[in-house]
Amino acid sequence: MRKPDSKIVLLGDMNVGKTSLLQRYMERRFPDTVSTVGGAFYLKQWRSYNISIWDTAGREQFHGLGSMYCRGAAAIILTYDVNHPQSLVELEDRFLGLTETASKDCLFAIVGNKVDLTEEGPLEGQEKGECSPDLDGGGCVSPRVPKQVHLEDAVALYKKILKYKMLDEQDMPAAEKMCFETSAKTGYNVDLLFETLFDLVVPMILRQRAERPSHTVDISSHKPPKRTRSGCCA
Ligand SMILES: Nc1nc2c(ncn2[C@@H]2O[C@H](COP(=O)(O)OP(=O)(O)OP(=O)(O)O)[C@@H](O)[C@H]2O)c(=O)[nH]1
Ligand SMILES: [Mg+2]
Repeated sequence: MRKPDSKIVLLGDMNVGKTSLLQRYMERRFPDTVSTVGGAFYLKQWRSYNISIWDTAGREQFHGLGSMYCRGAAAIILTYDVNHPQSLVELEDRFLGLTETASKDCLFAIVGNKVDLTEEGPLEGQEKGECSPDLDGGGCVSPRVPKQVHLEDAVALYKKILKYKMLDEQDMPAAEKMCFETSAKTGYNVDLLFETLFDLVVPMILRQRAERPSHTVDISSHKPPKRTRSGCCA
């Protein structure tokens, strides 16, 4: 297996839908999930680059592993559930600290998942993505409730993160581009989320390659050392 050119990590509280988002994107379905233990990754080829996407466990007991998974990450997807305000609070309180090990120019996306359960969520048929009753198990119809966390709250968190990381807003993608509302169940905005990040990560790969010292030796310009006679009889 080729070494990945870049790494993206999903972080967020348990049950927000990290595994479901990744499976929706990679496998185009919404299967039943079990709470993640440790972490797992998929390898995605995007143009000629290999990008690893890491799914992590949101359960408190695995918290210590988070910063290990974030090591060297080019982008981090901070995921919350639009119906659970505490899951947004946890991103700042519990997960942001894990991103210290990420790449210095790491990108952040803030993702509010399960928008299909809200009154404001797009109606079926308006959504970009599949909604297959066969694979959902429960069909597409869910009782809809008012949304508990609004996109502006995610935008505010994004701006706060840039400040906390001492990143200049001018140098980073705009909050409106990096805050998403998604549904892993219907597929709404899931491709947009991952593919926006892939497109942003590619220039980072190219930049890293250009900065990396070359290990190749140009043999045409390599002069052998002058031979000097030495030894006891010289
Ligand atoms: N209605 C709805 N349910 C979802 C959505 N995404 C995930 N779920 C459900 O939410 C539950 C948790 O989803 P997971 O993907 O396992 O959550 P997770 O964030 O990976 O959780 P941990 O692995 O414990 O950290 C499952 O029952 C999913 O079917 C969504 O977009 N809409
Ligand atoms: Mg999971």
